[in-house]
Amino acid sequence: MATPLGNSPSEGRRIMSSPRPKGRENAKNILCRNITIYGHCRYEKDGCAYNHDVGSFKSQQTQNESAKKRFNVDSPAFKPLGPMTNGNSSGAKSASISPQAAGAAIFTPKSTSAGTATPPAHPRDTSAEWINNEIPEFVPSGFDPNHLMPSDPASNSNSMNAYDPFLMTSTTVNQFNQSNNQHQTQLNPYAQDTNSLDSAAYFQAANNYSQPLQYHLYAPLGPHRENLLAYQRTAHDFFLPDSLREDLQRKSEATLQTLPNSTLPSQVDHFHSLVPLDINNQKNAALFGYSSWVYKAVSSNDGFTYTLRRLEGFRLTNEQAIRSVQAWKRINNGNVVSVHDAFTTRAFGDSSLILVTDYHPLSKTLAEQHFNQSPGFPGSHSNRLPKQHVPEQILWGYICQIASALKAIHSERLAARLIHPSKILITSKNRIRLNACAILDVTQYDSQRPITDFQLEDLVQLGRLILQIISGTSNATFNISKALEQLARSYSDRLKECIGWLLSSYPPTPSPIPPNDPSSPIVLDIHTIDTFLTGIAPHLASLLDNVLHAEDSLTSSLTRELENGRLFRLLAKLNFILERPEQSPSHPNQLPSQQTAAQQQWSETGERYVIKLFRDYVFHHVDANGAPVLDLAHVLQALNKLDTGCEEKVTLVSRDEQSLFIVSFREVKRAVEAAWTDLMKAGRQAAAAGGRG
Ligand SMILES: Nc1ncnc2c1ncn2[C@@H]1O[C@H](COP(=O)(O)OP(=O)(O)OP(=O)(O)O)[C@@H](O)[C@H]1O
Repeated sequence: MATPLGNSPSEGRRIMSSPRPKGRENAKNILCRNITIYGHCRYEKDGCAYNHDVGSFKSQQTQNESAKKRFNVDSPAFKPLGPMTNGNSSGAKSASISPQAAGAAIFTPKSTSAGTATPPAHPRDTSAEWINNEIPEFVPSGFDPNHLMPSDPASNSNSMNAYDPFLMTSTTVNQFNQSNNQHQTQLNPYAQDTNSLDSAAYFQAANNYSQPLQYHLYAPLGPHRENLLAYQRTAHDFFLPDSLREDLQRKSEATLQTLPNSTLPSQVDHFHSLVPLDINNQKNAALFGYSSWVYKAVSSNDGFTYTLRRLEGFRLTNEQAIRSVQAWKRINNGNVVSVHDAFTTRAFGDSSLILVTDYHPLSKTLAEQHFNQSPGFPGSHSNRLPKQHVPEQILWGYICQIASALKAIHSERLAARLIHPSKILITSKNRIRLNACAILDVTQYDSQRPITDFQLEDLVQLGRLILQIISGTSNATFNISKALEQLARSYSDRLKECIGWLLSSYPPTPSPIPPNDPSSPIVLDIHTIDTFLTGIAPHLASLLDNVLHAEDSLTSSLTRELENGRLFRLLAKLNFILERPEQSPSHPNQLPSQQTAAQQQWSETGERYVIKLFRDYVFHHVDANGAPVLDLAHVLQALNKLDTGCEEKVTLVSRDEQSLFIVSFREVKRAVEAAWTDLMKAGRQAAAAGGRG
C-alpha cells in the first residue's frame, strides 16, 4: 500500500484525513510489474558498510503461465509428510490429523483485511495455485559415484623429492599373507528403494523408513545466472546451495530416524531408540572372530546419537581387556571414527560386547563404494557390475588420509589392526575415517605380540587395501600379483612404488645389528609411518590444498546464511512487538471483545502504530486490482534498510486510508528499538515482581 518516496521534505509528519489516491500507487505497481525488478542496496550498520543486492524476481505475471510457478515468499514451508501419506497429498492427509489438532480453535488473523488472504482475489495470484499443484515425488538416488575427482595425470614419480623412502627397499610382495575375508555387500537402510531388502523379516516395519523430504520444494528455479547483470542476484544467492542443504537435511533426517515396533531392546545401558545400520542379516565373524552388528542409538545422558557396534556372544574374561579402550579415547583425528566407550551387556539375550563410537549419518563403507555388487545379493557373481576405474587422485587421497590416521594412532603407541574396505567409512565426498578401531585390542587382548608388529601390519594392510580398491574386490578371489599387474598398467610408477613399499613392511625382519650399537649404519629403510609420510609429502600438500579450497567454499556458503540470520532476528523482534495484548494497560480483567479493542488501542497508538504500518508496507502490498504482491526483493530491501536505519523516506498508509505518514527508515528503527526496550523493561519488572511474590 505504500512506496518509498526518496527524499521527501515532510519527514515524520502525520497528514490527517488525506486519503491517498490508490490509483497512483497502483499505477506504479503495474508499471513495475511489467519489467524485471532488481534492487541493489548499500547500507551501513555498526560502522560497517554492507552491500546487499536484492531480488531478481521477474514478476512477469502478464507474460506467461510458467512464470507463475517461480519461487515467491508464499512458497509453503517445508513439512515432512506423515509416514502413511508418503507423498500423496490427497485423501490420506485428513486422516492423519490428530484428535487434539481437530479440536483446536480456528485461527483467525487479526488483520482487518483478513478476508482478502484466503482465496486468491485475483487471477494473477499464483500462491494458491502453486500450493495445489500436484508435484511428482522426488526420489533421491543415493550416493553418486560420479562425484569422484578426475585423475591427476600430473602426478608421477618425476615430481617427487630427492629423498625417496620407497626406492630404498625392494618390493617383497611374496612375503605378503593373504586372508580370505568374504566381503558382504551392505545395504543402506535409508535408501529409498526398500525392495532390495532381502530380509524383510529382519526389519519389521521397513516401510516406516520411508519419510522422504520434499526436496522438490527447493529445486532451483529461474531466472538463471546468465540472464543477470553482474550486480544482480537471485533468491538462491541468499541461501545455502541446494546440494549442500539437501545433503545436510538428509543427514539430519537419517540421524532422527526411528524404528517403531522394533524387537530390538528398548534400552541398552543408557542408550535407547536403536536402529540397525547393517540390513544384511548374514552373520560374518571373519574380521573380529564374532558376528558384529551396528546400530544407531541415542544416549539418554547427553541426547546425542552414537553408533553401537555389538559383538555377539563375546564373553569378557579379563577386565583389563575392556580397559584397553580407554587409550583410544585419546585419539582425536579427522580420519578416525572416535571411540567413546565399551561395555558388555545382556540386553540382547546373550553376552555381547558393545563399542560406542561417533555416528556419521549416511556414511558408506569403502567396500560399498568401490566393490560393485548389486545390493541384496551379496557374493552373487551374476549380479556383479562392471568394475569401475578409480582415479589415481582418489587413491592418493585415501592413502594420505589413512596415513594421517595411522600417524595419530601410532603416536599413541596403538595400532589400527583392521584396515579393511568394510571398516573404513566415507562420511562425505572423498572423506574417509577408520572405523572399528579398538575392537581387536579387546577381543585379542591376550595376544603377546609387540605393538610395533601390529604397526607394521597396519602399513601392509594399507597397501593391500589400495590393491583391493583397484581390483574392485576384497574377497577370496583377490589376487595380489594380478592386482599389481593391473596397477602397473593403469597407474603411475610412483603409486606402484608406494604400494610395494607398504607391502614389504611385513613381516618385520629382525636386525642383525643391535639398534644401540654406535657403529651401526644409519638405516633409512625403516618402515614406520613417519618414513611413509615423508615419501608421500607431495600428495599430502595437494590434499591440504583441496581441503583448504573446500573450506573456502563452505565458508562462503555459510556467509550467505549469516545475512538470513540477521534478518530473522529482526523479524522476530518485530513480531515480539506487534499486537501484544498483555502490553495493554487495561488487559487483565477484560472480556475477549474488550481485549480486542485494547489490543487495537495498544497497536494503534504511539510509535507502535508506525511499526504496524511498516509491517503492512513490507508484507501486505497489493496491486491495482487488490491482489497481493509477493515480492521477496521488496521484503529484503525494506528489512535491510530498517536494520541499518537509513535516511530514505517511506510513505506508510493506514488500512482505512485515513492516515498517511512519511517517515524515514531511521525513525522506524528508532520506534522499533523504543518498543523493544519497553518490552524488555516490562519483562524485567514482571520477573522482579514474581521474585518478590
Ligand atoms: N560410525 C558409523 N556411523 C554411521 N554408519 C556406520 C558407522 N559404522 C558403520 N556404519 C554403517 O553400518 C553398516 C554396517 O557396518 P559394518 O562395519 O558392519 O560393515 P559390514 O560391511 O556389514 O561388515 P561386516 O560384514 O563385517 O559386518 C555400513 O553400511 C556402515 O556404513
